[in-house]
Amino acid sequence: MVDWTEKYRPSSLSEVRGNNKARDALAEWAKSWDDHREAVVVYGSPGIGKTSAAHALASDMGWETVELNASDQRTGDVIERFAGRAAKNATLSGSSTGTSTRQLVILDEADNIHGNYDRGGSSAVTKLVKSSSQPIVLIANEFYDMSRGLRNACQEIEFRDVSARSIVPVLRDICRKEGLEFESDALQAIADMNSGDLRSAVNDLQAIAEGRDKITEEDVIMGDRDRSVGLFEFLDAVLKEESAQEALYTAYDVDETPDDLTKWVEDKVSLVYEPDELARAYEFLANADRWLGRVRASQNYSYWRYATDNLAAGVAASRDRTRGGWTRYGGAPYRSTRDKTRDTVVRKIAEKGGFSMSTARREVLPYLSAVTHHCKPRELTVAMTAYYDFDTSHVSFVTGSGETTNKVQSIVEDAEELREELVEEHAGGAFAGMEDVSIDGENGGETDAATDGDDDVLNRDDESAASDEAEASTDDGQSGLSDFF
Ligand SMILES: Nc1ncnc2c1ncn2[C@@H]1O[C@H](COP(=O)(O)OP(=O)(O)OP(=O)(O)O)[C@@H](O)[C@H]1O
Repeated sequence: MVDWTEKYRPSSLSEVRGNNKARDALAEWAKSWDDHREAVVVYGSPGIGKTSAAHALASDMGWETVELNASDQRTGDVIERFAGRAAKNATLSGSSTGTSTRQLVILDEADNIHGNYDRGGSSAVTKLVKSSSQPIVLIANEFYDMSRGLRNACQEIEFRDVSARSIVPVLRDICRKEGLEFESDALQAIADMNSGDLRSAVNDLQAIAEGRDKITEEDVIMGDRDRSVGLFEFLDAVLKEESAQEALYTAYDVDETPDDLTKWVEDKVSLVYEPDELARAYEFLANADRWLGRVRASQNYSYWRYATDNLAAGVAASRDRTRGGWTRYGGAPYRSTRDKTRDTVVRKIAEKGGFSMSTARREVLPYLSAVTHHCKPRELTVAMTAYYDFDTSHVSFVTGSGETTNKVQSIVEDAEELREELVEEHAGGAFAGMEDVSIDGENGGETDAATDGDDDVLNRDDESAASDEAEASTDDGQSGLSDFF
């Protein structure tokens, strides 16, 4: 299934609809960047084309792009590396100001830099924004959720919700390109239903069009079906049976909040999926979690639909095949104990790797879960357990294996031995250094790595990690998880 929002993402600023003034201001900012050298914040609701506009701008200007998450602590290093590369390119081309050598840095989630482990993150980004040798576009939903220092350091451009009047022609174009007949009222109804959010309008159009040559107003209205679905039926739909699109519809029919649905899917997915599928699914669950975080922070419940997209359609799309049979899903996720365990696990990962809590939770933990699924390979699971000093509940949580099984108990015992061996080996003070070891070529924190179950990231050598400039990997040359083998 090709996602139409990707397929029809604007490739030039002229294709970005409904925000002409903002669009022109952005083009002007880029053209005059050499004169002012300021970063710009592009802010507004989700799904109205902010990120697309930034990419389209780069394409219009002939600039490369690098997209990073502002709340990620390693962002600064990555930007500096890109900046260095750009400067080098400029020297090679004999031009120090040539616009073709620019790299547009797109910093997503600029309004989301907070949390204990991100303390100071905002001032770090502010510093970066002030000193960067490359143009930076910060993307935010809420301008005033950004620190004052950061706001003051940037120019600002507001993107407004896209009016239904501007949404209809986008939908019409897509229908024509897809060879899909339509009633004008159907497109109008979709535009009206999505109040300003062009991305969700395109998503709805694609969902309604599936399996049809023509869409009518009735199809759109009937799309809002009134059917109640039980949780196990929903889990079967997402984890075993239905296409991404159908799973999404089913999710809409369950009488539970996306928060609860995410917990259920997160809790049960490892009972059904193979490691590769699991790695992909966890990435979507991490996205769902991110949207739920935004709902909590902003109380804007319109973000729920993006959580649902991820937890239902995304997780279903992560499957390699459909499955039949009956699965013993067990009871409701034990949130209180599980949450506590998860928090401890995440904290250990964050402390060890020097990540923010959110990076540890969204990116490193899913990756570890995928590579040690059901404690396989065992050696790696022991190494992980030793490295993070996990106990049986932690190992059970990360690997999806039962806490009281002999397997988990013996892994924790072996890990204990491994740690002791290492203490002996490093006797004479070296053990102190182990306290702040980090994973070599810290790819565990990268979304890319998290999806790539085949890549033996934990063993990657420094050189390959360092040469991969598109990744936010940092290597401080210290010992790491691979030392535990
Ligand atoms: N103004 C627009 N013009 C054309 N297409 C748009 C526009 N806004 C959104 N879209 C469609 O929606 C998709 C998502 O848009 P985009 O990611 O740029 O939104 P955003 O405002 O950056 O959202 P978020 O805050 O969630 O990152 C695009 O790929 C495109 O298909």
